[in-house]
Amino acid sequence: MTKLSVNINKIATLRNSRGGNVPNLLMVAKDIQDFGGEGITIHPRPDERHIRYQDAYDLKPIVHTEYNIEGNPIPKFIDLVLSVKPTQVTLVPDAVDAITSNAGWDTKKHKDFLVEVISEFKRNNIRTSIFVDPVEDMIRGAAETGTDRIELYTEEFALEYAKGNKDSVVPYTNCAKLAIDLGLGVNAGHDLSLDNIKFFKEHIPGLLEVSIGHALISESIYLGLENVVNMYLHRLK
Ligand SMILES: CC(=O)[C@@H](O)[C@H](O)COP(=O)(O)O
Ligand SMILES: NCC(=O)COP(=O)(O)O
Repeated sequence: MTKLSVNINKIATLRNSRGGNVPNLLMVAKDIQDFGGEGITIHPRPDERHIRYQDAYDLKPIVHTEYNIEGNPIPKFIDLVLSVKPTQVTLVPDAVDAITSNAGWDTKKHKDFLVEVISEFKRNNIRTSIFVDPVEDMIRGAAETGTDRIELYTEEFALEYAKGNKDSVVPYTNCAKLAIDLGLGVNAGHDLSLDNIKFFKEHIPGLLEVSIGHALISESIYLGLENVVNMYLHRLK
């Protein structure tokens, strides 16, 4: 079974654009779960341009499904996660000024750092996942960090699939198989959408979770949030 974790960064972006509390992030998180969403993902960035650090605390009592916090493990982020204690932390090596996440970890180069932060999160009973490109060497490196899971960075697949290049899923299939052989759980995310999710799911063995935000919220403008959540759940069956 593949869980749908809805990334609500874009709800916070909309809220922050007016400075008030519309839309209400906590209410949206509650409704997404009532509509069948199986998890809530947030990705606080250091400039707090969408999710604020305070949101991570405020969401804790609201999220009764799986709570996933993504981000670059700078000291402020590590402290936040250790204090909120979500179900899962997903480590992403994004630059402070990045518009969005744009690369996975070099799990060989950053092995010592990853081993250290991952062991700290695991000591606190927080499941760990690390964001990686679909490169087999990076998956082997991930297995050496002690992480529970990897999150396959799917932007390249989404771009190529939209152009009709269905073979773009092959490296993801191979990396998922390798990860499973090495004892890692497999998540995926970035630019997944109603158009590409069914095909992706069908080609990734053992896909445990997808986190989807940008497309899902954009699709909801036309189709409504409840419908869209259910359309994803249907495609992920
Ligand atoms: C880790 C990842 O894949 C990103 O999609 C991220 O969670 C989205 O962040 P932004 O909403 O800031 O683009
Ligand atoms: N981890 C990926 C995520 O949370 C959502 O990415 P996107 O759907 O906003 O591209």
